[in-house]
Amino acid sequence: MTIQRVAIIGLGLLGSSIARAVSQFIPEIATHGFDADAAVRERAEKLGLVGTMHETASGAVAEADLVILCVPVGAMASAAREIADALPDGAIVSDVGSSKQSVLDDLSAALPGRTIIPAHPVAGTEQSGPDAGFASLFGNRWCILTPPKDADEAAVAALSDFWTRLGARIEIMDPEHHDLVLAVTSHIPHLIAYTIVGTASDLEDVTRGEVIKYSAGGFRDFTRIAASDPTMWRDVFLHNKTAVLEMLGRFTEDLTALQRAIRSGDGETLHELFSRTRAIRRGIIEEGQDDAAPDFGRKDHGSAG
Ligand SMILES: NC(=O)c1ccc[n+]([C@@H]2O[C@H](COP(=O)([O-])OP(=O)(O)OC[C@H]3O[C@@H](n4cnc5c(N)ncnc54)[C@H](O)[C@@H]3O)[C@@H](O)[C@H]2O)c1
Ligand SMILES: O=C(O)C(=O)C[C@]1(C(=O)O)C=C[C@@H](O)C=C1
Repeated sequence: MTIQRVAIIGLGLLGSSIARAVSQFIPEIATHGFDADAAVRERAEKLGLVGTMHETASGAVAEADLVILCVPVGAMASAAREIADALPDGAIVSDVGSSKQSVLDDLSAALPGRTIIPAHPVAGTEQSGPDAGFASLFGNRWCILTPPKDADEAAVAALSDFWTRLGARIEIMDPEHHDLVLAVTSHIPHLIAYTIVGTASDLEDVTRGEVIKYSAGGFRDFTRIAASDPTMWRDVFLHNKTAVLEMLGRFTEDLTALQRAIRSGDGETLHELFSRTRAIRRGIIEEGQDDAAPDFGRKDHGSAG
């Protein structure tokens, strides 16, 4: 099947990046857009993000062969219900949500009998909104598809082709496995960043000014991550609860072991762990997954500005 018209629901960082990437890399595909926030619709119109802006979600999807829901994971169910009656037969419904099992469950409940293929482009920044997006966001990044077991193979192939043309590398995964992997590689790192920045700002003897003044190194990197969108991340933790709590249990045990090593002066344990983690970082760079790797001229969002 050939995708000719894509409807993008939600025109923030992810939705506006898809819109920009489609017009740059696959201009033959017509773009239709909608956002629940009137101010975002107005801004998207000014930026010329999509070929046609709509005042309703049902208007945006009415002629689409691919619909991509680019809303927080807690809003997937209501966004899906809004398009249910207007969705053309055979249209693929996908999304970009950061957790996948809850999205598959929500979309399947709201859109019974429809072609649902959830997806997660593992690419983003700490920014949000229609001005924050850019066409090269997905270049050389993974896009993980989590189709249901009985998914239409032609639809999976069409969606894979769409993301490949935006520059992404495709991986197919079971949604439960996705949620476990991303809990470790993305969700818990965000939780740690939110915690450490919150802890530092709560310390009575460290003024806010000092936190900013002395945050030149590692802490500065944490402040970038901790500046990420509160609504998006609240929803991720509430919708990937099981995997996050499981991984958080493992993490807490490891943290306690390190605490013990520091207290007892066990330098060998500390050195062994730090050597192992250094090798992992080097492996990531060799794999070409680091921000320094060439990737469609991606904007540098690697450090706090
Ligand atoms: N930010 C990232 O780094 C990143 C990366 C990959 C995936 N994601 C996922 O992408 C999705 C969107 O995130 P974002 O960073 O683009 O957020 P964003 O805040 O920049 O944009 C979300 C947009 O959705 C709109 N919206 C909310 N509910 C809606 C509804 N029912 N109908 C229509 N529009 C609605 C909001 O008005 C907003 O403009 C989330 O599910 C997030 O988990 C984010
Ligand atoms: O680089 C960042 O700022 C991100 O947080 C991007 C990031 C990630 O954790 O890697 C955040 C959430 C997404 O679902 C995918 C990508």
